[in-house]
Amino acid sequence: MCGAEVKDPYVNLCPKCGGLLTVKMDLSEVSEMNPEDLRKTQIGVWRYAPFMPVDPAHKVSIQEGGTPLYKTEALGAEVGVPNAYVKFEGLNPTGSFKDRGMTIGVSHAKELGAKIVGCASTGNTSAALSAYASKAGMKCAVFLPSGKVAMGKLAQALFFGAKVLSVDGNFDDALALARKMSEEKKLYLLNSINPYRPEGQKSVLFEIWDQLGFKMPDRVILPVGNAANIWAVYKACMELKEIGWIDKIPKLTGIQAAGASPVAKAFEEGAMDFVPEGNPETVATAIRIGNPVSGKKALKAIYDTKGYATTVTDEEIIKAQLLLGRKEGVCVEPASAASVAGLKKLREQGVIDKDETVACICTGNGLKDPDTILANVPKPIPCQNSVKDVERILSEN
Ligand SMILES: Cc1ncc(COP(=O)(O)O)c(C=O)c1O
Ligand SMILES: N[C@@H](CCOP(=O)(O)O)C(=O)O
Repeated sequence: MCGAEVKDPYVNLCPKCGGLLTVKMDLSEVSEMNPEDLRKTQIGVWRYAPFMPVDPAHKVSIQEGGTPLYKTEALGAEVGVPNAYVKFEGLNPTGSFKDRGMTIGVSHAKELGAKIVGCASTGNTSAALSAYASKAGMKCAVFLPSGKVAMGKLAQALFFGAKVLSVDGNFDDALALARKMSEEKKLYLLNSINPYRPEGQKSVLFEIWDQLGFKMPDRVILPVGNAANIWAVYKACMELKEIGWIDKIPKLTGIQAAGASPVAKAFEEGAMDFVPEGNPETVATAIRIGNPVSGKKALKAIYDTKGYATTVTDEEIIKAQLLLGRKEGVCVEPASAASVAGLKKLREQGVIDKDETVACICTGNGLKDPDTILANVPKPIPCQNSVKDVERILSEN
């Protein structure tokens, strides 16, 4: 963040320092308001419009945000953190937090008069962009790593009518291709490298604070892949602090899968930047990312808030996913379960205190990846068409 100003909307990196761009919000108007004033509008991303850099006149919305913040008592008892909450982002219109970024990103694209939008994706970003592009009447191209996208997410992009390009390579390769197209101005890129996307994603933190009665939790835990979401949450905290609405900043805690963990490794080494990983691998396909675009910003968010970063294994992820299902009736995708796996691990290690109030952001819906669920639950039980056979089955453990 060297302070240079960039006007060309197709430029996503600073021509002066090469860093990612950030939207500098003018918060003078909102600083005249009270938090209660926000509640005159329905909960959701657009409740926080004064913190968003888009004129609501250009709004492209499918009623994103306003997701539940569950007090997860059974889960909390299991992991030894009684004040554990789950913010269930799987209940967004396309089933993930990406809708928060896309309502702002696509509204901005509309403001600019963009005709073709595009993104690279591990699945959720493409599902969200395809839906919002369809709502906005824009052409959409999504670049997906061939054979590496969960079935539900692939179905969504195809269903919403995007041009789905199956790219030979991993997510990082697909993103490089999408960026090339954007640099040549052949499409308007809506990956989180576009600074308008994290602006919408700030809203998840505003909602947590709002749902806790305008109070901040001690800690927010979230899975980290391309790393923009943790940055967005950090930016939201900083903006609330800037206008004097909060004093306390939650400790931002990023969880990565052990097989795709450049940010967590950098944190363990106390480094300010990360080393990209060539062959990321994890069951949590959404965070199978070796060269996170916002990795450096994520590290800043973690260090500045006295937060933490760690890794969890695929086994821990699947266990946490099942725990949420069996204790709380919440079905999240593997990447989202990483936050709960991280809560459990960090409590066991004593990094998280039992008295902390912790909000785990569970970023996406489990139904997006039914294959992983079916691989980890028992098979249906064959049953004869008789009461006796049902009784036999129910009497078994
Ligand atoms: C379900 C899910 N969780 C977590 C992430 C990680 O978010 P970020 O890339 O902003 O770190 C993603 C996508 O990257 C995702 O799709
Ligand atoms: N998990 C993401 C990866 C793309 O990240 P983004 O931050 O550029 O949206 C996805 O769902 O595709």
